Order: sequence, then structure tokens, then C-alpha cells
Amino acid sequence: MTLTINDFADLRSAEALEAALRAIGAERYHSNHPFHHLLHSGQLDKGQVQAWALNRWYYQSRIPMKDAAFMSRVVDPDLRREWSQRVVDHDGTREGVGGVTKWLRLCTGLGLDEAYVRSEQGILPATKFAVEAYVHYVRERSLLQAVASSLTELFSPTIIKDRVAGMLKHYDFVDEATLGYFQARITQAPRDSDFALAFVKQHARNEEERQQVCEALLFKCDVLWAQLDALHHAYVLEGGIPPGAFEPVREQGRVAA
Ligand SMILES: O=C(O)c1cc(C(=O)O)c2c(n1)C(=O)C(=O)c1cc(C(=O)O)[nH]c1-2
Repeated sequence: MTLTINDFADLRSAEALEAALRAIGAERYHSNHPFHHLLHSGQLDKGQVQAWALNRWYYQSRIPMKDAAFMSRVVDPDLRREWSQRVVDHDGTREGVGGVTKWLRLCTGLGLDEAYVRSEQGILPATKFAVEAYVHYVRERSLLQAVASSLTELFSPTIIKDRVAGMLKHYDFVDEATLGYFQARITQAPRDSDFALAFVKQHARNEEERQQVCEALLFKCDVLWAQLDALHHAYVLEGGIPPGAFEPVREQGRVAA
């Protein structure tokens, strides 16, 4: 069944809203994307996994910027304080700790050069457009929709567990230390999404606003889906790598392991 905005006809209560959000996630979350199925079931080679980590670096690096953009618009100190934890999670309280550093460790653990990753030179054009669209969305839409757009995290603990288990099982070039980023997310993501869900349930006061919340989640699912479409097109289909984007090193006709 394919959902459209009009399918959320029953948005008469906060509980109906939650049910609609969960239905959107079940259908549209990036756990359903073919590229994730390939990644988690060991069907990618090392170069394709590198491409995934490199492109997601761009997403990871922009997440604290979008959270800072959100906070810059918030008048209520309680909400700002709550949200500030997200920036701390990613940036850490000092250099060398925090999610951004851990993602960098994932990239270097896969054999990518740190300076190359940081330079953002190899990122796919579509990754940049999708991620920037998310930052702009949070900067420009209502605070309600900005909060709602983070609700994909309701669904991330399951995919993170599947990913870590699948990658450890299938790829000899990853170990628990390389995937350390995901360890913290298992607790951080539910904390963040519980807050965001309670917020939208409380602050969306009528059907129109509940509809806006659903639209924000649909938008965010598109942001995540588009990034995987870009990876799939560039690195799974033959000949899809755009000029200037990351080129996996190939040895004797196969990607280096
Ligand atoms: O591994 C994943 O599949 C996944 C998904 C998402 C998400 O659903 O947006 C986030 C993350 N990870 C993540 O690590 C993260 O820090 C994060 C922040 C946000 C956000 O929208 O504020 N989403 C996500």
C-alpha cells in the first residue's frame, strides 16, 4: 500500500498522529532502501562501503549545524537546553570525543584518508543537495515542523542494530571499534525521538498542524532516501559515478579489499 498525505485522514488526536507517524516510518524509512539491504547483508565490496561512509560523513557533519540552526530560533531556554544535548553528542565536550569524531574513525577504519574525508571533495552532488535541503528546512519551517523532521530517529535503533550485526558478520574489514559510532546512538536516538514525539503530540493542536507534522516526517524520509538513491546509482550501477566524486581504488578489475 502506498501512503499519500490524504491517507492521514484521521488526525483528530495526538494518538492518531503517532499512529500516522509510525505508518509513514514503516513505509518510507531508509531501512527499506535496497542499498541498505545490500550493505547489511554483505553484498557490497569495500569500495562501496567506503562510499557509503564517506557520503554519510556529509550528513553527520551537518547534523550539529542544523541543530544549532534550530536552537538559534528557540526563545524558550528549556527547549534550547534540551536540544543542546544533540550538539554535544555530535561535537563532544572536547576534541576527540563525540559522534563526528567517531564517524571520522569509521571512515579511516575503512581505509579512507582523513584529510580527504574532511575536504568533502568526493561527496556525491545529490548527497549535498539532500543534506542541505534538511538544514534549510529546519532553518525556515515552523519550530513544530523542525522538531518533527527529526522523527526519523524513532525508527533508527532497529536499523542500527541490524547494520552493526550484519556488517560485523559479513565484512572482514570492519570490527566493533570501527563501528563504535553506533554504540552511543542506540541510547541517544530513543532519548531524542521520545522527546520529539512528545513535543509534536503536545504542540500540534489541531488537524492542520498534525498534518504539517506528518509532512515534515515525509520530507525527512525523502532526505534519507535520496542519499541512498544517489549511492545506489553511483556505486552499484555500472558507470554511475559523477565526475569529481569518490572513485574506489580498483585492483586487477576488482575493488581493493
Ligand atoms: O544510522 C542511521 O540510520 C541514522 C538515521 C538517522 C535518521 O533517521 O535521521 C540519524 C542517525 N543515524 C544518526 O546517527 C544521527 O545522529 C541522526 C540525527 C538525526 C536528526 O535528524 O537530527 N537523524 C539521525
